[in-house]
Amino acid sequence: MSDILNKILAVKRDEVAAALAVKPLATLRSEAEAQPPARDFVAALRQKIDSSAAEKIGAGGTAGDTLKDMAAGAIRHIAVIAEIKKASPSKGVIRENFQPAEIAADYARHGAACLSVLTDRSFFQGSPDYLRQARNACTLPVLRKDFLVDPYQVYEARAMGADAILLIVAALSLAEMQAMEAIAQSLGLAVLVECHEPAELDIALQLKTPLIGINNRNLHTFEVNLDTTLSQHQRIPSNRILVAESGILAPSDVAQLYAGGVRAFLVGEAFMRAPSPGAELARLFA
Ligand SMILES: O=P(O)(O)OC[C@@H](O)[C@@H](O)c1c[nH]c2ccccc12
Repeated sequence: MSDILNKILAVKRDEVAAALAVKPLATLRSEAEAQPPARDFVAALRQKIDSSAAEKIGAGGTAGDTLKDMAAGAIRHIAVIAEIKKASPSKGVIRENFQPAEIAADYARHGAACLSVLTDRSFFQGSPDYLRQARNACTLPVLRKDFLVDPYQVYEARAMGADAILLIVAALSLAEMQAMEAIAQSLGLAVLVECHEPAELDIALQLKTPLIGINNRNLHTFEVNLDTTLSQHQRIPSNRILVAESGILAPSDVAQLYAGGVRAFLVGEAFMRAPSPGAELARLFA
């Protein structure tokens, strides 16, 4: 099988070279630094995971509301990062009627903790404009979902309004990730570091970020297996947040991962194929 990840990374390097020729790093950096402050991605996740009856009352809810919520099963210690993705290299076009602002508002109404928006054009039919539209339509923190190969793209992420970036261990050296993490930190961006196999997790844990993603999809072959998360999750220290990524399609998948201790989930395709992505979020995590 041709290695899709390497193909994508080669295109990304070309994109960075082309972008640099149009906009020098210093200009981009000023744009990034001129943005209003980022929304707190990590806090948004923690708030959902830690939500409890007591905290809810403390936050201004009433005991009656809280009991009602509990009875309805609405108080669960789960944080969902809801993805906005038109297409993928493995599935082709996933959603024809693609309105990022509407989808973002729908996700927010149905309790998403954060958003993830694909900004890659060549393989996922994404766009920085989609990220801006989604973020303007709600108050949720937004992850720029793309393949970062160069510090330039970290500034680019903040300049387009992103609140978090993804660093993929399979795509970068530890030194590269540490450099990009430091820039992200200086800009107020959260970092989700994504790994797939145990050796990659060892590397991911050397970063400072609390957000450790385990991708159930192998980016070299596209094979998906939820055991990828379940078999590694006990290796994540309790001060980190494990995010289970990809291939979560049915309530039984959520139940299995939740029973295994997973509290944060990144879901795209299952939501994108539904008429109301937000309603599907509520259904999948009910
Ligand atoms: O659509 P899914 O199977 O629910 O997966 C979402 C997300 O995990 C997936 O889009 C993803 C995970 N890591 C990535 C890296 C790049 C692009 C996309 C991804």
